Amino acid sequence: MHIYFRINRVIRSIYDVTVVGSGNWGSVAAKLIASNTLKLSSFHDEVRMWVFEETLPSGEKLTEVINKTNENVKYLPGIKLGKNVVADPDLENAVRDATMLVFVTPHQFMEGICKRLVGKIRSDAEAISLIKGMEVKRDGPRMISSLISEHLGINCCVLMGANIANEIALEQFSEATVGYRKNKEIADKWVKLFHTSYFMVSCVQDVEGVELCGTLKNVMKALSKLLFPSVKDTTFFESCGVADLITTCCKYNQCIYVLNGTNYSPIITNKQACRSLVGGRNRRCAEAFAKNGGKRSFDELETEMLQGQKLQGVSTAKEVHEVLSHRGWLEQFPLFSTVHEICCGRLPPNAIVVYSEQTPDQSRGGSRI
Ligand SMILES: NC(=O)C1=CN([C@@H]2O[C@H](COP(=O)(O)OP(=O)(O)OC[C@H]3O[C@@H](n4cnc5c(N)ncnc54)[C@H](O)[C@@H]3O)[C@@H](O)[C@H]2O)C=CC1
Ligand SMILES: O=C(CO)COP(=O)(O)O
Repeated sequence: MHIYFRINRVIRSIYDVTVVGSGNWGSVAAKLIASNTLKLSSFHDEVRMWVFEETLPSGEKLTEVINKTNENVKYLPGIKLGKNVVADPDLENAVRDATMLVFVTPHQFMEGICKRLVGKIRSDAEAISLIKGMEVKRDGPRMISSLISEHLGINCCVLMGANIANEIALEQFSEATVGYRKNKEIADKWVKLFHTSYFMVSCVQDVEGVELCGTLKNVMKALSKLLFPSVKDTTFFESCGVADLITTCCKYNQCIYVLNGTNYSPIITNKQACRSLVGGRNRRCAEAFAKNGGKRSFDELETEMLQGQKLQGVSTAKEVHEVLSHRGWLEQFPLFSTVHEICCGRLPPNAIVVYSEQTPDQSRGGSRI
């Protein structure tokens, strides 16, 4: 029976989708995809979702509860994922038949995951990364899409944009950009898999540009282009660019921004959403950090405020700092250096408005205070 289905799928080119990751965004991605696989004949209905298994305070396994209730009670409570989402705690089993692999875990776990997957996936599989972050190696930065491609020998697109998982879960309007390397047909397939009436997806031929926009929160076009000269200027005007920057920094995201002279003013479009949502996790934790004058560390705030969800901003600031330091570029990018120094408690939060035009060494000297 299994062989019949497998042959049938190959003959009719029906794609099998597995989502590797089941946090806040991972669970919402599975929900989005599952609503589409039911409608589109080119995809197998079932969407497998790999769950990093954990035991809940009730003593039950998270995977069992997801499969029983159709909800990720820890990372996305109150939202039904769709009955065709199947949670699987066995990584190898989850990816075995997949022809489309969606990677969406915190970036610090990806190297370990990739190593476990070597030789365990189909050679014709295509991948996409929804992950923000980079790895730093001695010879420089490595984006997560490259990590996936290099370890697994498969093509990897990326998807980043103006989106906050909790808002997409409530089917509030959001958007994203798919970045692809060469094959537009594959990018179109990813667009089809993610696009819904409330989640608008488009694609551009610029993997590094899209991924750096998501990772660096778009603020450093100059650094992106220094690292990868192929990055296109136009990518910064896609959803992964300026729109994601606004979304990431904004407390209330259900707003339309109107250009008023040279300023953008927000018009709140959904008051109900605004009462229940307070923007992204990095923004929320950064606000708490600043309000405490930097006295409570990001690690402490992450544990207390996010209950298992992970911040990517603090480790990305450290990774960017390592790259800048290794390449001798610290002086060119004082904003990034200052952000890192604040995150590690070596400068107070208000240093962001004082020191961002000078190097950390100058700023420790206090010349501009
Ligand atoms: N949440 C959001 O709104 C958005 C998130 N992203 C990005 O998506 C990526 C994934 O984030 P989320 O799904 O929100 O995750 P999350 O931060 O909500 O959840 C943490 C996840 O890590 C898993 N985990 C913990 N220890 C692990 C280990 N040792 N090995 C493997 N997994 C482990 C947990 O089981 C959980 O699934 C991040 O790079 C994030 O920046 C991108 C856009 C929006
Ligand atoms: O990436 C985001 C918006 O695109 C928001 O991420 P966080 O919730 O992790 O801050």
